[in-house]
Amino acid sequence: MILELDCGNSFIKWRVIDRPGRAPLLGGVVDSDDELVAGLRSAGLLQLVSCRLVSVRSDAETAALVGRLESAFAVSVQCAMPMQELAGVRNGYGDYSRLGLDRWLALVGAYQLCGGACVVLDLGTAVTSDFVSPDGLHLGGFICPGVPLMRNQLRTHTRRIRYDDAAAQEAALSLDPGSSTVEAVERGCALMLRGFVLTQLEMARGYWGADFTIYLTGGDAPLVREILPQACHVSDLVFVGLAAACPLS
Ligand SMILES: Nc1ncnc2c1ncn2[C@@H]1O[C@H](COP(=O)(O)OP(=O)(O)O)[C@@H](O)[C@H]1O
Ligand SMILES: CC(C)(COP(=O)(O)O)[C@@H](O)C(=O)NCCC(=O)O
Ligand SMILES: [K+]
Repeated sequence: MILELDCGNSFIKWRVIDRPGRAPLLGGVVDSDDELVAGLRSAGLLQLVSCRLVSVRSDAETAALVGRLESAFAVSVQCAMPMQELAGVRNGYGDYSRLGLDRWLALVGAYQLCGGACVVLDLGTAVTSDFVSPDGLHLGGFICPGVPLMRNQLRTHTRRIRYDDAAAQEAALSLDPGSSTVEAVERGCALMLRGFVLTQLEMARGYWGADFTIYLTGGDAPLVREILPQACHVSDLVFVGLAAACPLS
């Protein structure tokens, strides 16, 4: 069995496959190394033959997690590394090593799936977009705060924006102008996200007309699914790229 991990800034996404290309046998989302190891132990994952991971965490945090996995499961862990080119895609950053590895693997995965021009929208802690041309050139992308970050910055840096999660959920049911603080903030952040996403769509149309695919991924992808009905929602897009970056020998 093969353990795959995507370590984002908020959560670690994990899954277990028995062979490359097969549907996952198990998977989950956890928010700490401890929870991950406990979850894997309780799932009875004792015969792991290999493990591959991608992390956008610090080198020290990533090394600590690798050490824990290697000692807990007697498995060697392969980590995705920055690359200038992979699976027909060329990294578009001036310094390729600075491009977030989750973004890189998601856009490589997207290009593998569609073999043509694409835009990848990853809605996690940060919201990112990346553009890949029909011949596999990464044109670059954008990074902005995800909705929880936007909301929490307002809560933290103002004195009178205070409300609880239950009120937030209710406020998000409409996008009419807010008539309370919670509605004004929740709907304002939702509209910022929509505006960003629709701008990406316009940009892609400017490059390629109608000839491109939009991929949506990340924990908050459902927030924009309705305004992007044509998008392909691939929650494991990073894992598609991870398989290319870390082939099993
Ligand atoms: N079951 C879930 N577990 C964790 N986060 C979730 C879940 N469902 C939706 N989310 C949302 O997903 C976001 C995190 O997305 P994710 O892609 O895991 O981020 P990152 O890669 O930055 O860790 C959170 O902001 C949260 O709003
Ligand atoms: C942009 C990101 C913070 C997104 O992280 P995530 O929301 O997936 O946790 C991450 O890809 C990152 O740290 N990138 C390095 C900077 C860059 O891509 O230019
Ligand atoms: K992201």
